[in-house]
Amino acid sequence: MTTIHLIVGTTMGASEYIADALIPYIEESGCAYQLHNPADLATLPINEKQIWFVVTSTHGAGDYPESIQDFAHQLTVQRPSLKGLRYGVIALGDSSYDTFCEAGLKIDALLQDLGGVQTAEPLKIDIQEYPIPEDAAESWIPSWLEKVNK
Ligand SMILES: Cc1cc2nc3c(=O)[nH]c(=O)nc-3n(C[C@H](O)[C@H](O)[C@H](O)COP(=O)(O)O)c2cc1C
Repeated sequence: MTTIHLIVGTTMGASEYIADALIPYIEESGCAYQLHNPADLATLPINEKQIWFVVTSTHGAGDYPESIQDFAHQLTVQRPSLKGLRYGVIALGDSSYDTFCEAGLKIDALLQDLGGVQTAEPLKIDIQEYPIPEDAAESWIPSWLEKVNK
């Protein structure tokens, strides 16, 4: 069975709500899930039965939010080979910033650079457009799950 590892990057909790909202969809699709908040590279398996799914906001000026900073640092320093590992990204942000969704885009580029297989372009959710960002995630996730479960 495929396990989807929900890796949360949040400072104020919104990305965690999004990750929580995805869980019933994952369960219904027949996949297992594990929530990592905060994520630690040492506890994340890397093989073809796993999918890493990052849900992260952006803080500072295009920076990672608190709960994912250590994980991003571990990836950057340890540079594990993610060859064959599938991953997806939901990037939460506010389009009034020049650095809209930059943390999500940064981790997408990093996972790809380490050999990860991108399952879809990152879903960018703008809180200006979606005051309840889970709504955008819940509309998107069924087609993504269908694609990765094929
Ligand atoms: C101090 C601060 C800085 C922010 N910087 C950015 C940014 O650079 N780019 C962006 O897209 N959104 C930025 N945001 C918007 C957050 O990503 C947005 O509020 C998000 O919903 C927070 O999610 P969280 O509760 O999971 O941390 C910023 C928000 C705050 C409070």
